[in-house]
Amino acid sequence: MWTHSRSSGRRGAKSGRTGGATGDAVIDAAGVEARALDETGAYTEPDEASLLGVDHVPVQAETSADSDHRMAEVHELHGERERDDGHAYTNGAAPAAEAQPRNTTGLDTEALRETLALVGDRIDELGSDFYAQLFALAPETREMFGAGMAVQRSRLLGALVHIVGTADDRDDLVPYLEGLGRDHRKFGVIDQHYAPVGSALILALRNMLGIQWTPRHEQAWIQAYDWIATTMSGAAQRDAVIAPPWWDAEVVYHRRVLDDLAVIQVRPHTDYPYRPGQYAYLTTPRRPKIWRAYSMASAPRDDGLLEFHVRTVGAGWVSSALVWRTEPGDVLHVGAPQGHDIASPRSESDLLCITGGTGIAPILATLQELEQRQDGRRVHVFYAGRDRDSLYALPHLESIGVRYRRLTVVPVVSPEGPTDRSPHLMGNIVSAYGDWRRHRVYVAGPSSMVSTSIERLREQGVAEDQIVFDDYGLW
Ligand SMILES: NC(=O)C1=CN([C@@H]2O[C@H](COP(=O)(O)OP(=O)(O)OC[C@H]3O[C@@H](n4cnc5c(N)ncnc54)[C@H](O)[C@@H]3O)[C@@H](O)[C@H]2O)C=CC1
Repeated sequence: MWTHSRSSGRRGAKSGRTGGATGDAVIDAAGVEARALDETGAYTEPDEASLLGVDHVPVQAETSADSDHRMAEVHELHGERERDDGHAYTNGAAPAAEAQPRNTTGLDTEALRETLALVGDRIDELGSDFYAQLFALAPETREMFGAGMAVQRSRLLGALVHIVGTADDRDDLVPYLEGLGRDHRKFGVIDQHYAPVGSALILALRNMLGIQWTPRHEQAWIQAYDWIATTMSGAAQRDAVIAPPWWDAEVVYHRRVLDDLAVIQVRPHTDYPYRPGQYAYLTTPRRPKIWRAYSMASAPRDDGLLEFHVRTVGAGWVSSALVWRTEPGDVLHVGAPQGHDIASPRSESDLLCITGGTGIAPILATLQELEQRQDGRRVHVFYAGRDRDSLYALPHLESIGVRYRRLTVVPVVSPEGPTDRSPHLMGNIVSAYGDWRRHRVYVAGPSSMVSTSIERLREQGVAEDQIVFDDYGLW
C-alpha cells in the first residue's frame, strides 16, 4: 500500500538527501539519527495539485539553492493572499513575542506577572494550597472533583499561566475565559462558587508570597479575578439557554487499533455542534467526575457520530478505562466543544500541521472537512511515531489524500523520541523541509514537541499569530 515512488523535481530528490530506500537512515539537522519510513505513499508533483505525498524526512544535505528555489515556489503559489485571521494561544510553551502588545484589558499585567514570577517553581504548592483554601471556604465544591486532584491542580495552574500570559490581550483572553465558563457548567459550577474561588486564590498567593505580597499585587488580582469571574459566569449563563452542561453520548464503536490506543465513536443524545480542530472533555461512568480532554477526530457528520482517539497514559484512570474497559452501549459524558477551528473557511492560508501520536486526531477532522468542501488549500502534515506501526492513522491519511490531492504527509519515525542531544527533532525536520512563513501552522502532540517545534518555526520567521495550538487549560 505504501509503495515508494519519488518524483523528480522534488526538493529532496534534487538535494540528494539520503533515506528513501528500505531501511535507510536519514540524519536530521542536529545530527541525530531519525529513521524515515521504509515505504512511502505514491507521490505526485505538488504543483499538479495531486498530493498524497507520504514522503521521508528531509536531511541536512539540503542546499541553500534548493531552499531558495522552494521559497520561490511557495511565494508564487500564494501570491498576495490575505493573512489568516487566527490568533495564537500562548500557554508558556511558546516564548512571548518580542514586540510588546498594547494592553486592551486594563488589567495590571505587570503586577500579575510579577506575582507569578515570585511564585516561580513553587507553583504546584500554590495549587495545593488553593484547593485546601477552597474546600475550607466552600466544602461543597469538593464534590465536584473526582479523585485525580493532581491533574486538576495542573490544569488550574496551566489556566493561571495562560491568563496571566495573555492578560493584556482582550481578543485572546475573552474567548478563552468564555470557553472556561461554558465548560465549567459540566462540573456543576454556579455563580455562588466564583467568590470562594477568588478568595481561595488570593489567600493562597498571599500565604505563599508572605512579605513579598504587596497591596498592588492584591489589587491587581482582585481586579483580574473580578474580570475572570464576570466573563466566565456571563458565558455560562448564555450557554445555559442553548446547550446542556454536557452531552450523554452512547458508545457505538470501540476498537483497539494499537495495544494501548482505541478509536471510539459515540452518538450524543442530542445535536453536538462543533468545528474540526476542537476538543472536548470526556468522562466515563467507570471513573466519575474525572474529565480528560480529547479532540474530535472526525468532522461533523450527518449521522451525528463523534470519533475520539484515546491512548492510555501511564496510570491514567480515564484513558485506561476508555481504552480497556469501554464497550458499545456505555454512555460517556462529553463536555462543550472548545479550542480552535482549524478548518475555518475564512482562512485561505495553506496549512502546516505538526503532530505525534494521537495528536493526529484533530488534524484528521480538519482534513475530512477540507476534503468535503474541496477547499483547495495545500496541507502538509508532519506526523511522528516511535515506529511505523504506531503511525496508525497513515491508512486514513492515505484515503483522504486520494480524494484531497493537495495533501502531503511526512511520516517521522523517531524510535527514541527526541533525545537530550536533539530536543528539536521535529522542529529541525520541519524547518529544514521548507519555508513556512506564509502558512498557518497548527501543532498538536506531546507538549515538548509543541514547544520545540514552535521555537524552531519562530526562529525561521514564522509570526506568532500564524501558529495555533491548544493547551487544554482548565481549572
Ligand atoms: N488524543 C487526542 O485527541 C489528542 C492528543 N493530543 C496530545 O498529543 C499527545 C499524544 O500522545 P501520544 O499518543 O502518547 O504520543 P507520544 O507522546 O507517544 O508521541 C508520539 C511520538 O512522537 C515522538 N516525538 C515526541 N516528541 C518529538 C519531537 N520533538 N520530535 C520528533 N518526534 C517526537 C515520540 O517519539 C513518539 O514516538 C499527548 O500529549 C496528547 O495530549 C493533542 C491533541 C489531541
